[in-house]
Amino acid sequence: MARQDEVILEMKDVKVHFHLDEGVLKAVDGIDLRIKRGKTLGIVGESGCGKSVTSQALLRIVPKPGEVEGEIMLYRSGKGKEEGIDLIQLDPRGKEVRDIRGGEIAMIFQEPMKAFSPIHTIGNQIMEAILLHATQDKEEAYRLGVEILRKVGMSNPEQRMGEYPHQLSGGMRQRAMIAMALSCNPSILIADEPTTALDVTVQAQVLQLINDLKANNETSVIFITHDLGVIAEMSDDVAVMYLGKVVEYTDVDTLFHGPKHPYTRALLNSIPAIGRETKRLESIEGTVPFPMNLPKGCGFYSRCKQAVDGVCNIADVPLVEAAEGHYVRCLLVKTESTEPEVRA
Ligand SMILES: Nc1ncnc2c1ncn2[C@@H]1O[C@H](COP(=O)(O)OP(=O)(O)OP(=O)(O)O)[C@@H](O)[C@H]1O
Repeated sequence: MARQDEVILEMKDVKVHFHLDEGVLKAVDGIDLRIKRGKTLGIVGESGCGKSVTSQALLRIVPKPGEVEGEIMLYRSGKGKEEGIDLIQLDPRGKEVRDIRGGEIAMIFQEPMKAFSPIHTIGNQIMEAILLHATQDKEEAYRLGVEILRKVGMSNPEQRMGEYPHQLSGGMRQRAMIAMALSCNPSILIADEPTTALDVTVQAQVLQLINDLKANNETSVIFITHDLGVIAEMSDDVAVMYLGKVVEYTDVDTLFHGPKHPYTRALLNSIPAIGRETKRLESIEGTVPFPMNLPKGCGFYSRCKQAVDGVCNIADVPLVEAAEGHYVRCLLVKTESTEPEVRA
């Protein structure tokens, strides 16, 4: 992880807890992440590990009874770190958050129909976003709308402006949603499983489109997926999540070639890799525990083949910089600078 990279968003010890009748559900339980200008942070993990709730926290759209704690610092372009604002301190329904959401930070979802209203044309919806964030002038908004549809590779953009979401194919709808997200030139784009519902060819086109936009506009991308292949293709840095916590965080090459956390290693062993010596694929035994009333210690303890009784299940495990820019949450991992607390 290059130290000179400009950090534009930083999450510090962010927690999202849902206070339910049955107890406290710790969907996100103290994560620290950094988003760099023009780079993609991939967030990967099994279903239920808190990926989507993390992005909801960033946009301040966590539904009730969720409560968000910690710090989410947004650093405005060209300004020093000191001039950042903490999104958690803002009123989630206030003007400032609404301006940031869909303006500086935009989101694309797995299912584009969620992002569009079925009763308004694509053009009206894109123009509405532009009028809200970029210009007051309707003609200008129309022109920008057509331009952005062209940019995301829509054929006949003028015609598309007058069409309704259901008239577009799945891939075109995805492009239209990306166009809407990009219409205000966001500095951060959150993509939550944006291609899962698409067939492979269209999936490749949409991923390429996101990469082109990132390269051309210096947009930072937070790419959320459970698919390690997509992570490898899209990310500069990767955060591996397990049970509401980041368990490993480093650059993509280090993650794939020198993973340290037993969970990351198990995830990598469970996918077929082209060019890797064929060895038996292993699935991770057991299931992710439900994030409520959890026992003390490492969240992966119950499924970890290396776990040591009396060590890993005693106290909560901190995220430690095991090597420069390589953060791991495991007591059995040796750090380069200090002696390990325990050897595996
Ligand atoms: N509105 C809510 N109320 C209560 N619990 C919730 C709510 N939203 C999410 N959760 C819980 O928070 C945990 C994390 O959910 P989240 O959707 O972030 O997981 P995920 O990693 O994105 O999973 P997937 O890959 O299946 O989308 C889960 O246990 C989920 O049941």
